[in-house]
Amino acid sequence: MTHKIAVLPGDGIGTEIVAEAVKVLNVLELPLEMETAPVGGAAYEVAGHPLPESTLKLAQDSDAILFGAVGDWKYDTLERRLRPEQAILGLRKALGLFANFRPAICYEQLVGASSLKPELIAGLDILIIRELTGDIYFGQPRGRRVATDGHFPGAEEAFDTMRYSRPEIERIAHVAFQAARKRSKKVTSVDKANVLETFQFWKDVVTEVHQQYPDVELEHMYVDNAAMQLVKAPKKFDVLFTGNMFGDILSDEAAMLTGSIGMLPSASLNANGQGLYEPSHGSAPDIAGKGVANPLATILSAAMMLRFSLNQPEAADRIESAVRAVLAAGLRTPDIWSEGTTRVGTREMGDAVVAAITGKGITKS
Ligand SMILES: NC(=O)c1ccc[n+]([C@@H]2O[C@H](COP(=O)([O-])OP(=O)(O)OC[C@H]3O[C@@H](n4cnc5c(N)ncnc54)[C@H](O)[C@@H]3O)[C@@H](O)[C@H]2O)c1
Ligand SMILES: CC(C)[C@H](C(=O)O)[C@@H](O)C(=O)O
Ligand SMILES: [Mg+2]
Repeated sequence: MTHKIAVLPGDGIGTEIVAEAVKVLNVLELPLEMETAPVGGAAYEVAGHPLPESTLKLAQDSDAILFGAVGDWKYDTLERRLRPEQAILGLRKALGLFANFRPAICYEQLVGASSLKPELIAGLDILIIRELTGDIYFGQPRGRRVATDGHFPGAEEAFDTMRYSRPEIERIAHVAFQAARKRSKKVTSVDKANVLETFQFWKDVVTEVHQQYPDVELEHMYVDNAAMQLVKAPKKFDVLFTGNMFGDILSDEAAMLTGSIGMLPSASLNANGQGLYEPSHGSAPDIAGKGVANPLATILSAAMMLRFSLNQPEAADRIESAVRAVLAAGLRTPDIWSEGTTRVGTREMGDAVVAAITGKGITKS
């Protein structure tokens, strides 16, 4: 059966890193039909909207979506609905991609690339599960107005709404407990129940759902403490599960435990197993076009796509083994480079993964 993949490279380094992931997928010679469409700022330029109807339809009609990144500072003054970031938010919402998996794994060879002490991160393998379609990201109402109360009545103010419904919390809690069953059966639910009603409710509902998973250990932790514990003793976590905004922040923090944000892949799934696969990082305008971005998070996201949406676990294993092999061979993009290793660019890194898959040998240039 041929699988249809929507390839949405987006902006900045998005095009560079997705090209490498596509190269890696092509070499596997699987029955994949890949179709590319513009998204983000690139789509705004050609179609006047960051998520044109045709791109959304392609995504909806595909078995999986391979996404690069969107955004550029030059669009920051556009009205919000036209900003590139609305494309990824719109896709998550339209496709119901509520379950976001961000595995933070510290590959043995990159222990020295992290800003943390090697002993804190050696062997690290944690899974962040982030709720992706609720919370303050999507809560209504939001906007700007003149305050009628508060500290400065009559002053201009802006507001967003943090909200979660019971079913939204229940379904992501099930995802977290079920994921934990396949790992070390430990979930840390991260909240801010000491201050926010939304997250007291989160904690209450998670505790209720937990009754159905007596074999899984549940711990609750406040988000400020979790941010601290992630750098103090990250290996104490196994499945770290939280809401949309806390998950956004904590996953970037966790990325540095792996050596670089360029190493953190992600999968965003809906209730039908359809998924969007993207690196956890953004379009990195500061390095875009220079050929130095690390493509491994995107290549590893393609492996997650093969495993989660396309039922091709062996092909996923081949990609992940190839990534380990190129790291073992000492190849490093600048973000993970350290003394004694070989600095390569985006394309050379992709070529090396391809070479490791085909068994042609990894060449250092
Ligand atoms: N899902 C997405 O599309 C997504 C995610 C995050 C940010 N963004 C957008 O990206 C733009 C830039 O945001 P930002 O700078 O805050 O975050 P960013 O993740 O793009 O970059 C943060 C830092 O990490 C570096 N970096 C990121 N990915 C890298 C890689 N693969 N290899 C090497 N270095 C890498 C960048 O050079 C930069 O110094 C903004 O418009 C933001 O909204 C998009
Ligand atoms: C670009 C932005 C909307 C997005 C988010 O905040 O979810 C990004 O930071 C991410 O982590 O995927
Ligand atoms: Mg983010």
